[in-house]
Amino acid sequence: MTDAAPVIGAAGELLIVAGALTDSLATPRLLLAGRRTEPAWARGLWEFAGGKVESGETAIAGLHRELREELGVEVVLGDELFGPDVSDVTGDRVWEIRAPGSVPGPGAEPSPLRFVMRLFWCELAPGSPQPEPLEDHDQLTWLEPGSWREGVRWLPADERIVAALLDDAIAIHKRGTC
Ligand SMILES: Nc1nc2c([nH]c(=O)n2[C@H]2C[C@H](O)[C@@H](COP(=O)(O)OP(=O)(O)OP(=O)(O)O)O2)c(=O)[nH]1
Repeated sequence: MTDAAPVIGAAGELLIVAGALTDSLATPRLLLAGRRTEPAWARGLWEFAGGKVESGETAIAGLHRELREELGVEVVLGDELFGPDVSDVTGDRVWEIRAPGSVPGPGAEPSPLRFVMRLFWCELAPGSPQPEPLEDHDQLTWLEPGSWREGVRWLPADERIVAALLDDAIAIHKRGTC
């Protein structure tokens, strides 16, 4: 979160980037989730650390900045978890997290913008500090195997993303043992 303006594409689309921070890109076992402090509709729900890409910034640069600001970490990026939706601006495969005019949760305002997310696997870079809830979260947790989906109450839009991430983690493990 900074004062710079987020990028709103001509199609009225806002891009969010987020990190699926795990203990190991090669054999992911743990998944980091952060508990949001605001806005009111999202308070107490859990999410991937990340945020809005700012004007003049690439998605990757935005992701490194958000993870530094929110968690105080440096990361090595892994693969992107492509979503089933398509960006109206870039044509990238994304995760739609809010359709224009929809409300994400009780008490939330409708937004004329479409919110789409790009999510990347990542692990701590050598020498990085451990994550801390510096901004936007009041608690962090490393979810153990078997508790990625049910271990916390995710933001509504994240539920299908976590399910896909888990499938991907299982596929990564299988590839590693074949
Ligand atoms: N960071 C993040 N945002 C998510 C996730 N799932 C989800 O629906 N969202 C929504 C919540 C917000 O409406 C929006 C992201 O905005 P944000 O508040 O994190 O962005 P930001 O850090 O740049 O902060 P700000 O400019 O709003 O102050 O996307 C997720 O897993 N991570």
